[in-house]
Amino acid sequence: MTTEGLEDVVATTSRICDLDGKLGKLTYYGIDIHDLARHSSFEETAYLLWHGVLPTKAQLAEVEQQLRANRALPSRIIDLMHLLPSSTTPMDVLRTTVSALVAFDDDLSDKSTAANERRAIRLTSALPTIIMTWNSIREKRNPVEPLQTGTHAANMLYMLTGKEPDAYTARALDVALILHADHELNASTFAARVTAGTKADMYASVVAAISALSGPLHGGANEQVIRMLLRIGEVRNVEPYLEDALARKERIMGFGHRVYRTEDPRATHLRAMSQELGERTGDSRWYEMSRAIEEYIKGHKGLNANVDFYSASVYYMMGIPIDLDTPIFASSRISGWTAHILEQYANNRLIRPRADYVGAKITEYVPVEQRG
Ligand SMILES: CC(=O)SCCNC(=O)CCNC(=O)[C@H](O)C(C)(C)COP(=O)(O)OP(=O)(O)OC[C@H]1O[C@@H](n2cnc3c(N)ncnc32)[C@H](O)[C@@H]1OP(=O)(O)O
Ligand SMILES: O=C([O-])CC(=O)C(=O)O
Repeated sequence: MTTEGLEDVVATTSRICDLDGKLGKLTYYGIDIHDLARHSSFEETAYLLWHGVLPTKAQLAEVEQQLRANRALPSRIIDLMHLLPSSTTPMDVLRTTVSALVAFDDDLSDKSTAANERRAIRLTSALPTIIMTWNSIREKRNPVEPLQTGTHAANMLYMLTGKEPDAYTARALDVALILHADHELNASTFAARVTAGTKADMYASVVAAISALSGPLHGGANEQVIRMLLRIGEVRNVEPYLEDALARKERIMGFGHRVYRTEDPRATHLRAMSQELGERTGDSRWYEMSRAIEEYIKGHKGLNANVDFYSASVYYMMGIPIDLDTPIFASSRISGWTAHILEQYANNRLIRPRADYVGAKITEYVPVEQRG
C-alpha cells in the first residue's frame, strides 16, 4: 500500500524529538518546548540536541565559547559571495556557500563523531554570518564583522544593523531560535538524514536540508506570510482577501500541518511575541491582521496556524528583511539537522524506500526509424 507524501509512515527511530500531533506536545530529549522557550537559550538547546542532555554550567560556557569562536568565515567564502549577482536570494546564497565550506574543512577524511560534532558547531556558527554578510554585500555595504561576544541571536541582529540589539529583541529572537531548532522528521531533516544515510558528509547533508527548507510548503512559508500581510494591508481587508483566496483554492501560507491537529505549541509563543512586539513598537497592525486571519481560517477551514505564521510578523517587527526569514529559520534548524545527521551516522542504514509502480506494462522497444 502506498501513502502519498509518506503521511504517518514511521521511517526511523530517533531519540531527539517527540511530537504528539493530537495533544500538541513537543519535546527535545524529553524536555518540553514550553520549558525550553521560557528558560533555555539557543546555545543550551543546541547542546541538548547534539548531546542528549542539558549541559553543566562548564559545558554550557564551553559550547557558547565554541560557537562564538567559529563565527568568522574563510575570506574566500566572502570572495565567492562577491561573485554572485545581487539578486541571488539569501536561501540560494546559503545553499551555495554551505556547499563551498566543504573545501575549507581541514580534514574531511576524519569521520569520527568528535570531528562531526566540531563540524556541527562550525556550521551552526557560520550560518548567521553567511546570511548577514550576504545582506550587506547585496546592499553594497561593507559586511559587519561578527562579534566575539554575545549570543547567537544577539550577534545575528548586530550583524544586520551594526548596532548591538536591545536585550528584549535579542531575547525574543533567541526564543524564536529555540522554537525552530528541531521538529522530528520534517521534510528538511528527512532530506538531511537520507543524504547522511548514503555516508555523504555533513556539508552535503546540510545542503540537502537547506534546499528542502526553502520551499513554500516548508520553511519558505514564513516569507510568504509576511508578503500576504503586506498585500492585505489592514484588518478590514482580511475577510475579502481570504474569501477571494479561498474561492481561488489558494493555500493560505502559515496554516495547516502534516502532524498537528491542534495548536502548534510553538505558535502559542510566537503569537504572544507578535502581540508584545506590536505593543513595544507602537504598531500592532501586523499582530491584529494575523489574529483576524487566524480566526477566519480556523472558522472556515478548521486549520491552525503553524510555526511559520506568527514568526513572520515577529521578524518583520524586529526589522529583519523579508527574504531573510527562511535563512533565519535555517540558522536555528541547523542545530536539529546536525543532531539528526549525527544520530544517522551513529546507527546508519541506507534509506531507500520503494515506489508502487503504476506505469506502462512491459512494452516492446521500437527503434526510432520505425516510430514515424
Ligand atoms: C515549518 C513548516 O514546514 S510548517 C508548514 C509550512 N507550510 C505552510 O504554511 C504552507 C501552507 N500549508 C500547506 O500547504 C499544508 O498545510 C502543509 C503542506 C503544511 C501540510 O500539507 P498536507 O499534510 O499534505 O495536507 P494536504 O495538502 O493534504 O491538505 C489537506 C487539505 O487541507 C487543505 N489545506 C491544507 N493546508 C491549507 C492551507 N494552508 N490553506 C488552505 N487549505 C489548506 C488542502 O487544500 C486539502 O484540502 P482538500 O482535501 O479539500 O484538497
Ligand atoms: O514538522 C514539519 O513537517 C514542519 C515543521 O513544523 C517544522 O519543520 O518545524
